[in-house]
Amino acid sequence: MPCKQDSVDLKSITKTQLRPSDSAESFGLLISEISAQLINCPFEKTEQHISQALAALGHGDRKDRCYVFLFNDDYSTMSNTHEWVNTEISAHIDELQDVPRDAMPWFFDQMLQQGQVVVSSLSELPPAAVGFQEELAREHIRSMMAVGMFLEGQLLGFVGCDLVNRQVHWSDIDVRQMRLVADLIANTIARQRSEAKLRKTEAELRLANQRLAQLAREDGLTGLVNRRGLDEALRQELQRARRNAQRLTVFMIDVDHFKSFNDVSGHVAGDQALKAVARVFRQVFKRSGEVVARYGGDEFFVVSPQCVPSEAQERAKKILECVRTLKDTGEIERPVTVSIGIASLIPSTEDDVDSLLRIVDQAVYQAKHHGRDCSALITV
Ligand SMILES: Nc1nc2c(ncn2[C@@H]2O[C@H](COP(=O)(O)OP(=O)(O)OP(=O)(O)O)[C@@H](O)[C@H]2O)c(=O)[nH]1
Repeated sequence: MPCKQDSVDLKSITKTQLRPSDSAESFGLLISEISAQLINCPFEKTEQHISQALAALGHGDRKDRCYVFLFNDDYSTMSNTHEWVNTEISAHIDELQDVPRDAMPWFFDQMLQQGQVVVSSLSELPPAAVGFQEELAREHIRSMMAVGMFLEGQLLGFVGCDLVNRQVHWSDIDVRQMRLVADLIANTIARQRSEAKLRKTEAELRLANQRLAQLAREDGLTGLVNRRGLDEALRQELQRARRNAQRLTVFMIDVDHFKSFNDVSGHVAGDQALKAVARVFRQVFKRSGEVVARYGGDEFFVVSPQCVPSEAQERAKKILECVRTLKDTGEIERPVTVSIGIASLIPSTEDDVDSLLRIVDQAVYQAKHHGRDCSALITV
């Protein structure tokens, strides 16, 4: 392909008239080599294999430059995606990106209408191709051929070659042979595209599944882990604590007199209050491994591995303080308080999720009994 920004020192290249391919037999061998490069090449190596196939075409069929171009979706530009150049021939790939149609109108029209551009001699080009002819001449390209790559009838781009400072009369066989190479490369690109599409769909599905799994564990109102997620977390953390003989601390937090909050302020304001207290819990319990969950209604749980009792009480105090100030910060319309039960234990083989929940429920009951807006700790 001609390039508008380059010129080559071609003194060393002999100006002989060459037939690029010697025989059908040698081309047969060449095609086997190219097919071997392309058929079943792994997705990750497609680009490399197309380049190697062009190199095989260039060497085997004695070209000076072989290339692949792809059109954009509306055929307004084309880009050189792969290029092989012979020794002492300059590469053009970097300059031939997003080449607009109006830079090479005759070439674009010819390719879109005929599916190929075959130039054995510059003198045979029609007057309409004058710009194209000048570019070829400037690059010392005396013969060139570009053959369309079609997929299900749609033109993707083309495979082509240049002869620099030498000329050949392309025969029908030459064009057919180039078409074979174009078909092989087109099929490889199609395979790569459908594999890329498949991988993209797979990645989207994986993400959607992750999101679904996440949603199945998420409380719709507060965004905290829901009861199902809490059950899983409790089971896992209990097992881990038992295995490693480590402490496990569980907080149960219940909003005080929430029924009357709802009755006075309405359900919507009640929802706002639940969201606001959930935000407080999330801010206080954000160590790695801690799970903050809404069990249901106005009941929340926090699973906190390795939190020692004194620390647990400090953190409960912080929760109580922050919830008390929610009205002052304007996050809720009436003051609320919470009661906190804390169960902290190094679990034995007898302890299971139910017994743990019983202990923490007992602790909340104690906090409510002590007048609410306070915490109670049970250690085992
Ligand atoms: N706004 C709102 N209210 C809820 C939601 N889920 C449960 N509730 C209400 O939460 C209230 C819980 O009240 P109770 O369990 O009777 O306890 P309480 O009034 O908080 O009293 P104590 O726990 O004894 O302090 C009930 O009135 C439920 O209708 C919710 O998603 N949004």
